[in-house]
Amino acid sequence: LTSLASSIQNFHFDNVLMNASGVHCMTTQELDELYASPAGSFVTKSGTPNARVGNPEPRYHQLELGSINSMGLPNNGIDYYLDYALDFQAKHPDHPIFLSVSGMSPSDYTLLAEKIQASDFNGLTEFNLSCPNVPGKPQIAYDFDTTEQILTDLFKIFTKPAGVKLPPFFDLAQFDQMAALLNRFPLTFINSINSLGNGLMIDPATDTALIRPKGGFGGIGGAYAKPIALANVRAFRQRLRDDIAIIGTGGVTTGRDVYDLILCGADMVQLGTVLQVEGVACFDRLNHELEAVMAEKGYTTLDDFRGKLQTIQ
Ligand SMILES: O=C1NC(=O)NC(C(=O)O)N1
Repeated sequence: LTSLASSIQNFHFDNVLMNASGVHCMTTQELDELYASPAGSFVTKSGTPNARVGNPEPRYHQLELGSINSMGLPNNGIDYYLDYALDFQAKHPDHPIFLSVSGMSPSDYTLLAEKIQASDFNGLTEFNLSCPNVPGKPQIAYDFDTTEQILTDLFKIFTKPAGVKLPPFFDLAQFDQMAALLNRFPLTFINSINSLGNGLMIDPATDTALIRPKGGFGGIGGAYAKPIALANVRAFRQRLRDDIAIIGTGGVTTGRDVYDLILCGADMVQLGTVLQVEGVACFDRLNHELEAVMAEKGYTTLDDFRGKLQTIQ
C-alpha cells in the first residue's frame, strides 16, 4: 500500500492514512514524528488567530469504545503552524501537508484565509467549521447561513486548495441542504466527520462526569462514531460534485473500518482516537490490515472498491 497513489485533485499521497487534526499534532515535535511515520500525510492542530490555552483539565478521557474530549481549541496559534508548514514544505517539496485553522468568529476565517493566501504555503488548508467544545460557541456548520457567509467571504480571496471539517449530520434533508451549499464553492475536499458533539460519560466510582469543561459535555470519537462517519461520508459522496474529494474521519480501529470508509467514498482516511490510544504504530497496523482485506477480495487498488457500497435491491 505504501506505493498506493491516492490523489486529492493534483496532490498525490503515498498512502491514504493520516492523523485527524487535534491528535498528535500540537507541537513541531509531534508533527515531525508524523512525517517520520508511515502516515501518507498529516494535518496540524487547528490554529486560531492567537494561541489558546483551551479548557480546564481533565478535558480528555479514553472510553471503553472510544473517547470524549472538550479540549477547547488549545493551540500555539496560526503563525506557529504556518511557520512550521513553510519550513516543512521547503525541506520536503514532494510531501503535501494540511494546515487546519479555526476561527473564534466568522470574521476570523477571512483573517486566517488572508494570512495563508498571502503566504507561500502550497499545501491544503482545512477550515474547521465543527469544533463542539468552545463554551458559548456553536458548531458553525450546524448554522447554514453562517456557513454560507464564511465560505462566500473566504473564497472571495482564497485561491489555494481548501476544504472544510464538518460535524456529523443526522438528517437527510440536512445532507441535501449542506451538500447544495458546499457545491457552490471551489472546494478541493470536505472532511467528514468531526467528533459527535456534546456527549457525556460518567465515572462509576464517583457518579461524576469524566471531564471538567461544560459540566462534562464533550465530543465523542472512536468506535462509537463509526456508523455516523460511514453515513456522512456516503451521503456527501452521493451529493457532492465529483471534483470535491472526501476525507473520511471517525470510528477507525481496524483495517476493515478504513476499508468501509473508502467503500462509502472516502479518498483519504484520518485517524483520531486510535492514534491517541496506540500512537504512530497504528499506521502500519491499519495499512497492513487494509491490505489483507483487499487481498481477500482480490483488489489491488483503492479504485477497485472506492464508493462501491452495495445496497439491498
Ligand atoms: O474540532 C474539534 N473537535 C474536537 O473534538 N475537539 C477539538 C477541541 O476541543 O479543540 N476541536
